[in-house]
Amino acid sequence: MSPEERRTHDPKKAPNPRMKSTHNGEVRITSLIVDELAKALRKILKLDGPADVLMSLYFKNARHLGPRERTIIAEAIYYTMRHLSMITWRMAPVCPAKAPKLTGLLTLALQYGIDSIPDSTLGREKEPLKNMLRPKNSEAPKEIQAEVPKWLYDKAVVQYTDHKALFEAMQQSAPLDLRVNTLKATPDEVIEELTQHGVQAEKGQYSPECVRLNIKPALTQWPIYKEGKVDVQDEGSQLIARLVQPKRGEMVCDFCAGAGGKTLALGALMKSTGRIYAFDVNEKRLAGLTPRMRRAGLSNIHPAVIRNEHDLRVKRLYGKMDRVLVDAPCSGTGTYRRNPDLKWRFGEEELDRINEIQKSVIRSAAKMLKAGGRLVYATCSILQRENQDVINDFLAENPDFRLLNSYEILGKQGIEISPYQAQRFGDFFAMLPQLNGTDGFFGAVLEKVKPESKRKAPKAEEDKASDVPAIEQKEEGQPETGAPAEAVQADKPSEEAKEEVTEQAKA
Ligand SMILES: C[S@@+](CC[C@H](N)C(=O)[O-])C[C@H]1O[C@@H](n2cnc3c(N)ncnc32)[C@H](O)[C@@H]1O
Repeated sequence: MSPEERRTHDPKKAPNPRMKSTHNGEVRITSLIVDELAKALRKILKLDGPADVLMSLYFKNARHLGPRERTIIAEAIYYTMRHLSMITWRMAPVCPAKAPKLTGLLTLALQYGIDSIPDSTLGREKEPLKNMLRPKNSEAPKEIQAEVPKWLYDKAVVQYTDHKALFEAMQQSAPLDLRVNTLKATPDEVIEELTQHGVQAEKGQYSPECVRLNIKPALTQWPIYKEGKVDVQDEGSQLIARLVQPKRGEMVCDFCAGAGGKTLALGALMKSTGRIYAFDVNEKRLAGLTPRMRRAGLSNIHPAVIRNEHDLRVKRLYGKMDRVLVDAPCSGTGTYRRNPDLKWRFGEEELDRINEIQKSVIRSAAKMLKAGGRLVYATCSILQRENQDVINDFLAENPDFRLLNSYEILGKQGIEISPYQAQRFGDFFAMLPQLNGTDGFFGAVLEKVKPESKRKAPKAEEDKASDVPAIEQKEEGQPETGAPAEAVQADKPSEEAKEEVTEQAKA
């Protein structure tokens, strides 16, 4: 760990598991590390709760561990989750959940080599472990190499010609993306402040508000965070707010606001004017929004818990909104870089259930729009079924809506995405880890056609009048840019725990 990283990392807390490995292969694995890793895996491999929550709980009760041990254990846990298919294949017929110590040893041997583990620690496991390490990864079936469940593998292979690159990108850890709150700071000021603390940061490639870090400092302890100058949000997620493109003084509804990642971005784009209704069915999750909006200095957000998409609060607002964002509950398949355990915790049966919710939520949310208003449907799923299929069904049922070109909308704000994506995904917005280095996000921008303008060419008038600042003040006459994609978002497994996982992913 460099002096800079040490300065930004709080060793009393659970180590940030996504930080870059700093061991350069020179790791000495002690029996304490192996035993403690086994203890943590015994709980986490049950897959009955989000790995990061279970890991934090474990570290809270492991005060005897020093920062070095904590970091090695945290990295090993994340490695296990990212490579659980391959680990299971190597251990067969032994099941990892039933043999956490062996799983821990195999993980550490895969990470650092078997020679980093002393014989005294390996004990009787040495020979079985050597046998497990013998096969090459390339000998494993393709879906094992892909490190996704079989149901997802089958769907992704059909949907993506570049599925190999997609699977590889989904196995990597993600960088830390910050969204700069432009009411309080500029990206340049944030980068300067981070640099002064020895943290390397650079501007994002697409979002004008994005600053990207390749290490994960304990940011929440920093003034820059406490003062509301930044919040944590994947660059792809930041662009969803740009698709909504709210203007000052408008009436906006963030229908599935969760803890408000996108609500805050919308509030800042509106310069804290107008009114944003932040709805969600999950009271606990929505409660997270209030401190965040205070920190951000936003006074235009009104959080409200709803019972479901047919709640009276929703019905009262029918026909009143200029913009509605449906950041739908989804499978979270676009966020596996950040939540690798989610892939083993979300099953195909959940997809059916969530898909019904997605269709019902968009139907109800659409009724809140004024004529001429804009509906953005978004997910962090890579699956067509949760994305394009939902929109195509909706458009078939609702001829008074038309699909706008996402890339043109972004282009008019100075946000250029490769024309290749427009060719590939048409009007749909898609960000993918293998193409864009972001999580997988999907977006569709729909306009509720004014009665007299039905069937006219889809020229988005409000784009011209928008108050949303374009990159470097570019507003009109932007170069033609990108186009949509195939990515998707996910959410709402039945139990709270599954929801938590997806929520973290999307935020
Ligand atoms: C993907 S998350 C939202 C993430 C959030 N927009 C953000 O950017 O941080 C989806 C949210 O939809 C909520 N949800 C699920 N069913 C819903 C419904 N019927 N109506 C409104 N919200 C719902 C979930 O509780 C969850 O918070």
